[in-house]
Amino acid sequence: MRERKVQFEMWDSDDPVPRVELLKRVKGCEGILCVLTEKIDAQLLNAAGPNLKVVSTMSVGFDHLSLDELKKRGIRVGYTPDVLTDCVAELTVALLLATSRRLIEATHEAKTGGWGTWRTLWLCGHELANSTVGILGLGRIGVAIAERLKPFKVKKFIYTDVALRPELANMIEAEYVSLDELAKQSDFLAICCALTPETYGICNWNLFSKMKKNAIFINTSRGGVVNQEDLYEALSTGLIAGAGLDVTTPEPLPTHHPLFTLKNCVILPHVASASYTTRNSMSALAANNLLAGLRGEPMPKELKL
Ligand SMILES: O=CC(=O)O
Repeated sequence: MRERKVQFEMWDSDDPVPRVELLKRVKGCEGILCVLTEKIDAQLLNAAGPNLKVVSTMSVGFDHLSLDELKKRGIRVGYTPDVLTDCVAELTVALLLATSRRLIEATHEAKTGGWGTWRTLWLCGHELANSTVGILGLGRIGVAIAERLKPFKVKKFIYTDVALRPELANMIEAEYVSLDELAKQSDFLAICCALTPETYGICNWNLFSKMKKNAIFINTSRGGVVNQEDLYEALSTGLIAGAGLDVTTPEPLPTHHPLFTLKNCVILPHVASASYTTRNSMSALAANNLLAGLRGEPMPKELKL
């Protein structure tokens, strides 16, 4: 194989490249490797110009990419599914338990003098044993979450999606239900769907008002699937018991945001895939996608446009 050298320019910082800077620097590039903070839209693609052949995102989510614009220009897209599934599922379980067993409140009480004598109902939460767990958007990550939750003696898994997912559902013996039934039956509801025009704001008052009072809502997908005003209302009025969010709108969520005032809302700064192993695998896969795209070869993980 003939060796070809790739010239690249790297934004050598953990902070996102400022938009104006990015627009300047992409000019004439054949490939772009980005993360989810970079909006790859018509403006950016125009700034890059006609040489651009491939965009490789170091993420499983691709709502920051204008797929129509990419497709129109014949630009190929790589992303990083699979390599982060275990890590995201693990964090989702951790967040679910932290929320349902009120761990953040409990450590705060212990540290700040709230810990008096042993009290019968103090800091009681909700347990997974005998519960029904609902999954909104059953993909690889939803299955991995259910596999990890099963040993906690969950009674039943249910899911909803735009279509039946028999192969994945069989792996975890999950039953397909409507969105209404998902809301009504779930003791724990894990949101695992991609953010698309169809799922934007799908977790709204209509959904929360059908949920159980003891329900725990967990979102590790994208903040845009949740109507945060409605979630605040549901949590602050006791319509549902708690929420654990790894993703919000916007990110970062301003520290004065009302959701931060609620004890029954645990908010993490979008860290579901943040393990050293997973981030290394994601960057290697993103780089290999990019190189394959530049060579005109099949990418290890290419998004079908
Ligand atoms: O949110 C993280 C990702 O999409 O990889």
